Amino acid sequence: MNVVGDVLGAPRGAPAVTVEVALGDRAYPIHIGPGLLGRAGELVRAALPKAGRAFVVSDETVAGLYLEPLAATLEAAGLAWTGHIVPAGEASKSVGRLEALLDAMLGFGLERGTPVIALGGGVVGDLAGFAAAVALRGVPLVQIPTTLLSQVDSSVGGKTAVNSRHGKNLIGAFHQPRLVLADTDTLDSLPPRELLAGYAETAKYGLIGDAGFWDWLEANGAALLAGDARGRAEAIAVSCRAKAAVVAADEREAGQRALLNLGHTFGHALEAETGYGAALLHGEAVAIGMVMAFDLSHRIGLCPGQDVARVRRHLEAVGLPVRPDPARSWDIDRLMGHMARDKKVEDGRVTFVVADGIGKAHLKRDVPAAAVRETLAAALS
Ligand SMILES: NC(=O)c1ccc[n+]([C@@H]2O[C@H](COP(=O)([O-])OP(=O)(O)OC[C@H]3O[C@@H](n4cnc5c(N)ncnc54)[C@H](O)[C@@H]3O)[C@@H](O)[C@H]2O)c1
Ligand SMILES: O=C(O)C(=O)C[C@@H](O)[C@H](O)[C@H](O)COP(=O)(O)O
Ligand SMILES: [Zn+2]
Repeated sequence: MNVVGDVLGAPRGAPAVTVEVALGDRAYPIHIGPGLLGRAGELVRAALPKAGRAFVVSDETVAGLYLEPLAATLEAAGLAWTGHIVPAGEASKSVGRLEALLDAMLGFGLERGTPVIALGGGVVGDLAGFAAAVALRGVPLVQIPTTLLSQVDSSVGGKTAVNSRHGKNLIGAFHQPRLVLADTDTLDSLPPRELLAGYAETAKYGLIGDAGFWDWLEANGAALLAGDARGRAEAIAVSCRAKAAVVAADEREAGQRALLNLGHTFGHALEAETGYGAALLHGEAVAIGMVMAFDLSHRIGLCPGQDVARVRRHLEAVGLPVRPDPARSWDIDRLMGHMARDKKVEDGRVTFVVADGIGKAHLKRDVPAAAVRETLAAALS
């Protein structure tokens, strides 16, 4: 298991753990730990010594909680700043919001060296990240993730995007941050449902390639969700190490990075059907999608049934949904239609992330459509 001794062994209130994303001259640190928001100004200055100003993007909820402390530390470090606030929620990952954001950035007089600081969850990170990728053909990006999901996943690796009516994240760019600050204290204000959604993406790393981490989550996940700060820092560090290694090896998803998409082909189809809203959060869709991916793997003779049961049991036990809401009406043809627009489609065929068991995920082309339909039908029955 990849669990980090430096978190486990450290005394309470220990300083941040740093995980490096090894991308040569674009390498960057992910600092993880309590109290980091209060050090943001100093750390942004250290990462971007020439910056004199910063453009902060946040959402209404997060800005109400954390914009003031961020502003104070930026000002103390001599950084002038302005803010742009979007409504909370997935609907802000839209071309309309992007246009308004770019307009505000250019109106601010953004220069090539002016960092965009994304303060919030994955929605703010993806939207602000994409704006940073295209404004002036690219300005520096700093991610200050405030949800579990964004601390374990979306703030790392450089995928940025907005949604299109044709599908999820279809308009975007790869644009790596220069610095990630995951202040674990910010998770204390996160609603339990959002914490759980982030737990799904955390559990993903165990299912993909680290059976020991999955075992650890089975033993410690409930405590982590209930508020165990050390457990959270532990899980975030393990997740970031796993993601950093994948991204360093395959930054632009030529191959193995697609493993990070475990459960997403199903999950994105469910999100599209529910209109990218509060009815189904991204992490919830991923939880259901991972159970479906394991079930599919079993149906095509790869994964033992007991591993499928184990995945379903643990995700359900912590409180995540493991099947699409039976109160809604779902249409298998429509779901198959969404899946056909997945970014992993090649020559009209979807490459699926499947698994030989827990911690043994791999990519598979030519999965029979009948098995995919059977998986959907079983989940919807
Ligand atoms: N780029 C990537 O690699 C990547 C990876 C995974 C997910 N994503 C994307 O991330 C998005 C989901 O991100 P998310 O789950 O963080 O959702 P989110 O950004 O919508 O945040 C969830 C909710 O929590 C609120 N919130 C955020 N931080 C808070 C805090 N500390 N205290 C109280 N409330 C807080 C937000 O206002 C929002 O209402 C999806 O669009 C998904 O596609 C991207
Ligand atoms: O970083 C990656 O690579 C991922 O696939 C992480 C996913 O959790 C994330 O939801 C990502 O935005 C999905 O990307 P997409 O290319 O399938 O839109
Ligand atoms: Zn995801």
